[in-house]
Amino acid sequence: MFVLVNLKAYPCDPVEVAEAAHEVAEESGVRVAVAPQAADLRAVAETGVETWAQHVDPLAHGSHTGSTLAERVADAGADGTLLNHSERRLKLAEIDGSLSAAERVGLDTVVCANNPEQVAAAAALGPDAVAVEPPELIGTGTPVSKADPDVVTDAVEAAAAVDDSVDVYCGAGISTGDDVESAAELGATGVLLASGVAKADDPKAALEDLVEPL
Ligand SMILES: O=C[C@H](O)COP(=O)(O)O
Repeated sequence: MFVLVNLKAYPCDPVEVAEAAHEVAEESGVRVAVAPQAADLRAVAETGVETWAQHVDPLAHGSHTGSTLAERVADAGADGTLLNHSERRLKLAEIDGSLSAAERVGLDTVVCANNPEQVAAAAALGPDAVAVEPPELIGTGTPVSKADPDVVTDAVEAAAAVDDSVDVYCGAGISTGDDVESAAELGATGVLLASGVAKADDPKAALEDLVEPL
C-alpha cells in the first residue's frame, strides 16, 4: 500500500511531517509520500521523503504569471503530483494537459475523482493512478473505506475496465491503520489522506498507526 499524505494548506510544519514520514517509511518499509504546498517542495524533498506536488498547471515555460510548472516542481525535488483534487478541480482538457506536463518531466501522477464514473474517465487519460474521494467525507474523520465501501470496489472495477495498469487509491476520512487495511481489502493499492496526519498533535505517531497493519 502507498500512503500519500496531502498537507493541503494546513498550518502544520511541513518539514516536521516530512521527517516523520521519512522515518516511518524507513522503519516500516511502507511507501509513504508527503505533498506539501509548492513553496515547501524543496525543503520537504531535502528530508529524503518521497515528495509530491499538490498540482501542476497544463503549461510549459512562458508568460504564465502565478503558475506552477511541472519543470520547477521536478527541479525542486518532487517525484509526483496530484491532479484534479476535489479542492483544485480542473477541466478535462486541463487534466490532460497537466498529465502531459507531468509526464514530460517524469513525475508520477494521481488524478483524483469523486466517484467511479469519474474514475473511469480519469483512467482513460492514462495517469499512473486515480484516487476516488467522495467529497462529502473529506476532512470528516469518517473513512470512505468503511462509510462507503462500494465506492471503492466500484472504482477499482471501473478503472480496470478502462486500463488495468492504472492503480486505484482511495481517500477521505482515512486516519488509522484499520482504515488503511479496509481500503486494501476493497482492492485499493494506496490511500490519500490529509487531516489525520496534518492536524495530528503527534504526526509521527499518526503515521506509525497508519502503517502498522501493513
Ligand atoms: O487529499 C486528501 C483528501 O482530500 C482527504 O482528506 P482527509 O484525509 O482530511 O479526509
